[in-house]
Amino acid sequence: MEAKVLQTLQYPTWIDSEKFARKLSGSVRFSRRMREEKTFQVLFSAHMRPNVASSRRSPDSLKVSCSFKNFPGMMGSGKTTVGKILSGVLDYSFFDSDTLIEQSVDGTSVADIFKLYGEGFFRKKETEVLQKLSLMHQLVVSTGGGAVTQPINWRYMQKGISVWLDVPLEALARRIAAIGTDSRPLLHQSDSSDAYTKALNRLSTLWEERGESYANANARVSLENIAAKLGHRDVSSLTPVTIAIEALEQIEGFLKEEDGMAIARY
Ligand SMILES: Nc1ncnc2c1ncn2[C@@H]1O[C@H](COP(=O)(O)OP(=O)(O)OP(=O)(O)O)[C@@H](O)[C@H]1O
Ligand SMILES: O=C(O)C1=C[C@@H](O)[C@@H](O)[C@H](O)C1
Repeated sequence: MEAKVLQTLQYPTWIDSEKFARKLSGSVRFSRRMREEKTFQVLFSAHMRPNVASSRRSPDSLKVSCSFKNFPGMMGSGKTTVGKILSGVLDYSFFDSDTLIEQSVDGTSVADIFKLYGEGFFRKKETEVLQKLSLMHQLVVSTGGGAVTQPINWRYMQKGISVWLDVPLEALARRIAAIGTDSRPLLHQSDSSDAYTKALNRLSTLWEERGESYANANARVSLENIAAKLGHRDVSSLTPVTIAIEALEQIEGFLKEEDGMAIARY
């Protein structure tokens, strides 16, 4: 399994794959129920519905090696980065809902869709894309940062397991200041402050509007909690692999809780 995990992982160049390999030794077991009923939706978003017909897996469980014992996202929180790692580990497909929206509008970029047709049009396309994804199997989806704001999207996201990648706004602002806001129209702002302050102000406003919506997710991966558990002073030293491992653990915790509740109902 470990060899397979490593083979299938597409690491960004800055991920230390050897370190990840060393950490892989325990196991996270996903139940039959999850395999059969759950699409794995994530706000960073894992949208995974294991394919029951798959001949590559044992019929009873999907095992993911993962031994890290210690341990819905905003723009720049790492949904794509972490989601790709998870899809590699699970051997699922990965989709980015923003990319699918761009494809559905003849390759028009998100920024241009906002400019040409407005946010309402973009949100309609986003819902259509999530609806289609919710019918698919074995996939991890990185949803757009604002997908959580539309109640109808939850109907589709709840077909699977949603995982909120919770990153402090200051860390998001640092990342966004480094990479720019060209592709993030809701962060465009024309005041004279520096890139970090601009990003932080805008993110804070968005957070006030939608922070509560992320809490609808089934599981939460908090970078602050991981850093505290690992004794790191701040979240910037956490690698995407560490975060992906925590995501698997949180997903496992959610599934165990669900199974416990199902048993209690009998
Ligand atoms: N754990 C991390 N530590 C430092 N930088 C990270 C981490 N995870 C992702 N990044 C960087 O942050 C930026 C945003 O990451 P990514 O595109 O994965 O986020 P996203 O949530 O999908 O963003 P968006 O919703 O805006 O498309 C990228 O430059 C990525 O390399
Ligand atoms: O937070 C948001 O509302 C957005 C996030 C991006 O992923 C894109 O979906 C778009 O830029 C809007």
